[in-house]
Amino acid sequence: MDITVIGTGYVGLVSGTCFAEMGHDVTCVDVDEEKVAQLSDGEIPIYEPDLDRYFERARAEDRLRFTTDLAEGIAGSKIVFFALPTPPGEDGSADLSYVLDAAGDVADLLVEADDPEHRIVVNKSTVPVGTGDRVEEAFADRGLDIGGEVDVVSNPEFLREGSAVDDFLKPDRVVIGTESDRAAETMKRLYEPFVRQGNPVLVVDRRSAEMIKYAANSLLATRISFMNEIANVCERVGANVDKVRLGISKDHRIGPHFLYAGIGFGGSCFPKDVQALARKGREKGYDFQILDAVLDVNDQQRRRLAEQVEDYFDGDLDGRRIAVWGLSFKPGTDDTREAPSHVIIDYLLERGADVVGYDPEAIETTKETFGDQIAYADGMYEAVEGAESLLICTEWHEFRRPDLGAVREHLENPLVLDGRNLYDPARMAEMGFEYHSIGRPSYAPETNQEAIEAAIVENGQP
Ligand SMILES: NC(=O)C1=CN([C@@H]2O[C@H](COP(=O)(O)OP(=O)(O)OC[C@H]3O[C@@H](n4cnc5c(N)ncnc54)[C@H](O)[C@@H]3O)[C@@H](O)[C@H]2O)C=CC1
Ligand SMILES: O=C(O)[C@H]1O[C@H](OP(=O)(O)OP(=O)(O)OC[C@H]2O[C@@H](n3ccc(=O)[nH]c3=O)[C@H](O)[C@@H]2O)[C@H](O)[C@@H](O)[C@@H]1O
Repeated sequence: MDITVIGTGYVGLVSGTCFAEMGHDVTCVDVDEEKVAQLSDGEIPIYEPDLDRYFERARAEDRLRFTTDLAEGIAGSKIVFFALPTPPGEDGSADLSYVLDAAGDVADLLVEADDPEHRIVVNKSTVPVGTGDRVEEAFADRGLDIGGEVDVVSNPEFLREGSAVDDFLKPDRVVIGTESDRAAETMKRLYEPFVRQGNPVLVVDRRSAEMIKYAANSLLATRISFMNEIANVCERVGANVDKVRLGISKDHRIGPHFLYAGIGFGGSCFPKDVQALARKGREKGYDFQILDAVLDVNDQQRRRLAEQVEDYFDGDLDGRRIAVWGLSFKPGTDDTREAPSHVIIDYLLERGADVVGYDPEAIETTKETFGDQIAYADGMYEAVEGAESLLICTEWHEFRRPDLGAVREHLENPLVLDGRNLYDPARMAEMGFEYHSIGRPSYAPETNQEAIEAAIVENGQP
């Protein structure tokens, strides 16, 4: 089948590549000329594990092409996907201009082409309920026959960055929102190879499909904020949130996922989608109180490490060198949109700290935000050299088992604030660190130099 994907970001590029992997002819359209030139040259502009393998194969077999020309992109295409940005507008509601403008442009081209072929226009962007109706209007207003020439379908995407390819190839479920049997059949055929293990393809009405996406993201974000509050109470009552998590996760009604306390959720989606759903509720006269709290808790949690380090130094961060490990909003991606690390860095810079950041993949994307306002280290140990504190913001694998003996020696002051609960607090204290994590007890650091050295020599790791 000939498929067009408009927008080649995290969702568009992964979707296009995976459809090509399943044997379809895919053309990806983007307005960003530099990106299209890069992709046409075989270069992937984002870091996403496994994407290169499928991308290279699809290109070698000429099933994946890139263009900035929308007319060329949609010519002969049976299905046109929108994978366009829907960023938050001033008031928190989703900015639909990218999607609606593209719908108008595609509709104009279809009118011009005057081709009787039936097309399916599929919205993969996360959009508020009712957006599908507005997209449909763009086609109907130009005289196109809805149901005859064009069907507008909602097909929300649930992939996670860092495991996007795997999530796309093996989705828990596929949601198709349409009232058209013909469109539903084509969409089911398209997704058949992705659900061989029996995961469901759910066909629902378009509005429900749009709502499913917001409900899923908002519930996941709620779990995270809830666990962060549990962690904050654990600290005050002397309980350990990691043990609490294990204890509740064994209840099959709760399950083990999305219960990790930390420094709040980031990324391009949870913050914006929770906000957009709360906003939509208000617009319809409904005050979605839980979601307001989810966002408030998250704002507070994302500032936490910065406030802690400020308290430690009695409010004086001026000129202090602070190391930050982990700049992306989660491991496995170079994406720094809404990353907790960036909220923390902003806070530290405002108070005059000298920040040095390290991340295995997200240095370049961080430079786009902070430029030379902070220093960038080539390695994790270089980052801590001479620093008065280490803040851990992302749980990349390489941070899980570092040589803590080396960290201890490099740090000028042994303060480690761990936003991802990577190490054993008791062992860290034994190694002479002043170590604080999220929702777990802290121990006074061992001050006996001999004991510290013995602990370091013993294993170098907690
Ligand atoms: N990033 C993620 O993990 C997920 C994102 N989503 C949703 O998917 C949508 C896209 O998200 P991302 O891929 O992260 O966005 P992105 O910002 O990474 O990519 C969007 C792309 O669209 C291009 N673009 C903008 N206007 C265009 C136009 N008129 N014609 C062609 N291309 C145009 C941009 O140049 C960019 O390459 C959003 O609604 C998001 O909420 C859904 C699931 C997962
Ligand atoms: O709509 C989207 O864009 C996507 O948003 C999330 O995916 P993503 O943001 O890529 O990554 P997640 O793994 O969900 O992590 C989001 C944030 O929550 C944090 N998190 C996650 C899980 C957890 O237990 N605790 C926690 O703090 C992560 O550190 C990260 O900052 C959803 O998981 C996807 O299903 C959805 O498609």
